[in-house]
Amino acid sequence: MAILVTGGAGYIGSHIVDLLIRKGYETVVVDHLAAGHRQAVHPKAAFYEGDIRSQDFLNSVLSGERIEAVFHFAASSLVGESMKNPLHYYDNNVLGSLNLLKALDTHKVKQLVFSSTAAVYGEAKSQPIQEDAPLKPASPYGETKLAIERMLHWWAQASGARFVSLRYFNAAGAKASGGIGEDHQNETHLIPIILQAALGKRESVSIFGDDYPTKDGTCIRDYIHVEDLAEAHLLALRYLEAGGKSNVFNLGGSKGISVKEVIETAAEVTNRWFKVTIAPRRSGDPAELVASSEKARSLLNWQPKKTSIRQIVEDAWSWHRSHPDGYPKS
Ligand SMILES: NC(=O)c1ccc[n+]([C@@H]2O[C@H](COP(=O)([O-])OP(=O)(O)OC[C@H]3O[C@@H](n4cnc5c(N)ncnc54)[C@H](O)[C@@H]3O)[C@@H](O)[C@H]2O)c1
Ligand SMILES: O=c1ccn([C@@H]2O[C@H](COP(=O)(O)OP(=O)(O)O[C@H]3O[C@H](CO)[C@@H](O)[C@H](O)[C@H]3O)[C@@H](O)[C@H]2O)c(=O)[nH]1
Repeated sequence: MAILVTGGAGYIGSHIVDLLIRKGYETVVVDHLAAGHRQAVHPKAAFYEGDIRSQDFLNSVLSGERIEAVFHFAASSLVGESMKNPLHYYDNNVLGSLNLLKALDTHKVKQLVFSSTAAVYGEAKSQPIQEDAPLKPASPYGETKLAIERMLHWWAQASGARFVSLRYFNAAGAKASGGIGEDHQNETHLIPIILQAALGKRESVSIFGDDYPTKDGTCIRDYIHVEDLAEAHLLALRYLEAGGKSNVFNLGGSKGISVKEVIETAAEVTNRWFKVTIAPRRSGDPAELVASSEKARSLLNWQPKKTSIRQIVEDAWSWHRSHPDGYPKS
């Protein structure tokens, strides 16, 4: 039996595939490569290039492979982009997930781990955020992820399937021993943007707003190392394999770091000068998102190891320095 990973050629998915293979799981990746990279997929994984919005594509993959569980990463995932093009987010995320669930029903696959997000909370009233906090997304991206969580709930109830929804906070870093890392076209994420500026590949870093009601006026986020995220996925799979009921978990390092603090850390780690400017706020950005991950710690026995922002930036820096242009273009 194998594990299906949708979006396994992407940043986070490729780290989970790498871990699954190292743990001896047979792994099948589907990805249409619009945002992912063929070179990011572990050579021991079976790879099928295609779009999860195509029922024929999914049926052909699921007919040929014996799948016991799915990690569902394939999605569009940028808050700012979703504010400008909300319908694309409904199309790719909601329609893609609906299509996937239909195919899983046809092929009687009953365990799924979903990549949800802190963006389902919007502007939370208190921090750190627990899983039972009000769900009020501030962007179409967050809305689509919440819609998928609700769809999973009703799907599981009707079909007898079980799922774990993992609400990640800000994924960052790269596999410490190298080979895979973050390479998004038209990068919008803070840490890679800073490191590209440190490499001289960008003129400057813009801070999107320094007038938020936070300690230094810049947005606060909770950065979580991608290798710790990968461990949490493995634990979620084992939880489902052991008969665990459908559940939702936050995954974060539980430390609030401001945009200015990330920039300062990156300047220390890289020991390079880069220009920083203040720009207007980016629409859809909540002021602060910090996780309470107590539930994942106690029910999944998750123990994130690389929780300092310095270590996260160091691992990201070694990837960016060794791959200044990202994955080789073939
Ligand atoms: N990066 C973060 O900080 C973060 C935080 C919370 C949640 N998430 C979620 O984690 C998941 C992975 O994020 P990421 O940063 O690795 O993004 P990514 O863009 O690097 O990876 C997504 C992958 O899915 C593929 N994909 C997208 N739509 C597809 C489709 N219709 N059919 C087939 N493949 C498709 C892309 O080609 C890409 O390889 C996403 O669901 C995202 O919403 C990410
Ligand atoms: O050039 C930049 C880029 C970002 N930021 C700020 O840095 C913070 C982090 O931004 P970014 O790295 O783009 O991440 P988020 O918008 O917080 O979203 C990420 O984290 C979410 C969970 O919190 C996930 O759901 C999303 O998929 C993922 O992109 C935000 O306050 C941004 O306003 C800047 O100031 N300048």
